[in-house]
Amino acid sequence: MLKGLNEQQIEAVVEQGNVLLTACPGSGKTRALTYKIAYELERLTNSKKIIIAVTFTNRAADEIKKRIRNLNADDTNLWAGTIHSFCLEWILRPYMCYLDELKNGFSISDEFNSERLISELKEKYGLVFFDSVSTRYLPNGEKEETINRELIDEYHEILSNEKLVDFDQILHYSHKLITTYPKISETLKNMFQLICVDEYQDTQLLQYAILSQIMKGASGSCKMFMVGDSDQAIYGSLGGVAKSLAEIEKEFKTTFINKELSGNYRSNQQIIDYYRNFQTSTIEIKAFGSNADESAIITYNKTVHKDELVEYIVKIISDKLEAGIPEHEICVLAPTWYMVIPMGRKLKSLLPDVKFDAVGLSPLLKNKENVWFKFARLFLVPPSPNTYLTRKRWATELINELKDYGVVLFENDDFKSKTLLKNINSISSKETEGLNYLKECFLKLFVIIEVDFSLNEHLQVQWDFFFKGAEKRLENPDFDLAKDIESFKKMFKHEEGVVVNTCHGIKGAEFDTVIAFGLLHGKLPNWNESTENAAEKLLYVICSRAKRELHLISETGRTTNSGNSYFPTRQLNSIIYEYN
Ligand SMILES: Nc1ncnc2c1ncn2[C@@H]1O[C@H](COP(=O)(O)OP(=O)(O)OP(=O)(O)O)[C@@H](O)[C@H]1O
Repeated sequence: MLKGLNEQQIEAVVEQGNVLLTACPGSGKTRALTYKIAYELERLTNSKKIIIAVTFTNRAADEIKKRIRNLNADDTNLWAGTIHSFCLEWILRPYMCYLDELKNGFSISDEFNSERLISELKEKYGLVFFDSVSTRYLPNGEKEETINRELIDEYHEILSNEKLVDFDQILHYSHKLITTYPKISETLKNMFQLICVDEYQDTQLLQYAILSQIMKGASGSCKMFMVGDSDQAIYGSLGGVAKSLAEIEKEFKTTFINKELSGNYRSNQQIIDYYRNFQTSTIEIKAFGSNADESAIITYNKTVHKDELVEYIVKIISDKLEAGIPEHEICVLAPTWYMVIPMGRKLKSLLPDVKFDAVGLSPLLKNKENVWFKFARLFLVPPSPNTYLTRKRWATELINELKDYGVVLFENDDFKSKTLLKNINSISSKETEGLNYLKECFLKLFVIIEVDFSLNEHLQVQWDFFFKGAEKRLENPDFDLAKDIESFKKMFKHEEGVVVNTCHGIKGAEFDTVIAFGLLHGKLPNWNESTENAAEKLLYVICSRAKRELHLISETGRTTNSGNSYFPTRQLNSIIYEYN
């Protein structure tokens, strides 16, 4: 099984103590983490033990599950997801009855709703859009210091009145539960064989506290396997902290073995030497891959006007495709989603024959934490041999979640998920508008399964939020979203093609060619970014995604709301380099 690893990776994987694996970009940290999971899954002697993989995005969790299956490992005992999903699934939902704030049902306030609320409150309290307010909590249960405490208190009051819990509160209440009731940590520690954390450098204080609280449970022998690179810490403004080995040992009150990997399998040496200009440490990086000695193409354009930017990028993409580079090996990225979304739309219209995997605004917010979203995806993704396993997994997740709400489906049926899918597949609706279609399908399903969900507080609270939230989103004139059922269905079709995303969205990924635009001070880094070396770290992450080609762009013509021009990011502009 360990055939695809080098000596250093094997050493890290077979180590039976707690491991902190730190290494440069492209050195195979994620590969080592994936093999570690497969290795431990194979060695499990107790079928009740679970291996946890905490990833930064849902996309990364899906990728890990896919790679585990490619290694022919049985993933039945693997749970992979973000730290928020972890807290919801393992702490909040099973133990919500212990907290007054949650026991009468709650729904998750998604980013869209929370951002809207915060910006309304900023206006009310006379703050401007780039004033940063923190909604985070500290491990001691207090709210984090912020510029306007009254605003945050009112924000929390609104959430509470609407029975909503935001992402920071998911962490806060989880921490509260496991510190108030040590039995919970005991149970979890006993249940978990191993907890893996990818990209640990972006972990928040409260997240470390939750994981360490679980590890402090007296019984059980759960181990930690954390991988990351402090040079790639790009969530400082969102509270991410790259703790040192000593700090981690202090936090977890146990020893960790520090393992390192050297070399880079991804980029050629010229790309590496270029991005080391932004490195905040001094570690040497040697190219190990088959492309190590190839020459790179690195360009920097700071004269192209924003109105000519799309044509400029179209030309680079077309040239690469003509040279035989596959679509999915090309990536276009920018610092923020509001720069990336219009770019994706324009590229699609100018290159109609090219496939794109572009972030866009979907008609329904992908709020994976809402139970009705989970029903929606089962109705919107049609059954087929290709989707069978995924839909079956979704159905199992739903059945387990409903059990947490006191709704037990198909009590004496051994094939619960199959039965649920059969019922869902049997339902049809003539409604052409997405939301009406879903409402009708949900109601028909609950008639078939003979459950009156209106009597269940949890399901009812989440229903109200799901439909109210979706209506608000669809009615927002700025978004201009299509309401028809086909557009709803499209949001689940994963297109493989040229990737168009933000620099945060492509963390951990790699491409032959990376085209990065919007490299302007105020956008990269953002005006309100206060973390040290934020620009360097973002540039480091962006440039280290490329295997062979890098095109950097600080376009002209962009202005702030008050009409001032944006200028190239200083840390990039000041590099003296002989660009192609
Ligand atoms: N032992 C190895 N032999 C050959 N290729 C490898 C090996 N380890 C990793 N790779 C390849 O190197 C590339 C980078 O690996 P991976 O994504 O795991 O690196 P990483 O350290 O997690 O990078 P980053 O920090 O930039 O996300 C991948 O294409 C991976 O398949």
